[in-house]
Amino acid sequence: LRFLCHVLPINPGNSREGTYNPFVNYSFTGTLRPVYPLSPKRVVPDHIPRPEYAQDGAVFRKRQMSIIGLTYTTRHSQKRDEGCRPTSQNTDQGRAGKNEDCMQGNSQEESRLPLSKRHLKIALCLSKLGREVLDITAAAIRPGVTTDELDEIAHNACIERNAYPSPLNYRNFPKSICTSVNEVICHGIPDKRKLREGDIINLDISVYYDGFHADLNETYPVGKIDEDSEKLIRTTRESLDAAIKICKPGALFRDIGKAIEPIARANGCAVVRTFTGHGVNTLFHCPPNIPHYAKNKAVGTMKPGMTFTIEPMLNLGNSWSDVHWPDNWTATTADGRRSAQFEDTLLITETGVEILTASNVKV
Ligand SMILES: COc1cccc(Cn2ccc3cc(C(=O)NO)cnc32)c1
Ligand SMILES: [Co+2]
Ligand SMILES: [Co+2]
Ligand SMILES: [Co+2]
Repeated sequence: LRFLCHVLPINPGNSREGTYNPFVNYSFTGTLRPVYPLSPKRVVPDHIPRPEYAQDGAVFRKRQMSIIGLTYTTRHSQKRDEGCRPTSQNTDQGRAGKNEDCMQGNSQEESRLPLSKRHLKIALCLSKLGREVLDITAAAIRPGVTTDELDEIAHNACIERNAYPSPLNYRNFPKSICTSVNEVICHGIPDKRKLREGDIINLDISVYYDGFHADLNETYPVGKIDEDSEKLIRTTRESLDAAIKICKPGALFRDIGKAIEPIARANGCAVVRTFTGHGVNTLFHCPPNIPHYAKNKAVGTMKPGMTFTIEPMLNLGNSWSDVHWPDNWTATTADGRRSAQFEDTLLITETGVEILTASNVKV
């Protein structure tokens, strides 16, 4: 994801100095409106290991060490259980010895860990956990539910699994998941808006457990939706599937967009360019940057042991442009038309690709 170097986000609508509303005089591109005040910041119990930014929000700090040389401090409380469902006594006090930064590094090595058997097991287990949290939260989607209630469900599902919700406090993000409704492309903030019949909503879930992150998202209908929205969701899903199909050792990151864009255009959709897929492992975001549009300049080839996301965002129509709300987080389409996204965390194996965050529900 290419970070826009924002000033720290304004406290949306409920700053300490009374109610400051950053949306005064803002001209929205679509019909969606934020509904404030946001609920109080959610707490993660102390016993749950958390990324370094959980305290002070990841700011743009200098890269402290190469990830290959990363000192990874864990204190094994006891032998890890075989299952994927961690219980509190098995939890490692894992914490990477480096901070997130704005991905200034351009080494392709960053996203490639020598995935030891243990690391691979963590990645597999953690990704299943992330999928569980997404499915549990998605099951609560219906008209009348607020996005803040979905945030609470996801937050609680994370801590019940001894996982930290990666977005919470990441670059000072105020909530535990991103909920992106209708014309919101990504990074929507859960608030008090009730979902309506006919909306579409993307739930973007990222979890941190035992020193690693996993990141996935899906876009869902709220009740009955119109044909254009059905086509948008179907096309976005199809474009991610096509991109995953080309992943294997030696494949070029720059070819991902070649798989995605033709499918988008053939179905009257445009590929968002501002936000990319990214390396994910002990860091929530690290190289490679993976554009979803064709004819891009992405560097690097896929190698066994690399873990990264592909997360295409498609807009209905022919405009790929995005504009940010003055909350400094929410990205919406410039023309107010709807946008959809799907994301998986992938592992390049010796022979191909493993979809770590795959759903086991075959549709
Ligand atoms: C500073 O600039 C920004 C702008 C928006 C958001 C954020 C921080 N952030 C918070 C949640 C989140 C999720 C992803 C993600 O990869 N989803 O697939 C990326 N960034 C995220 C920072
Ligand atoms: Co994203
Ligand atoms: Co995500
Ligand atoms: Co992501």
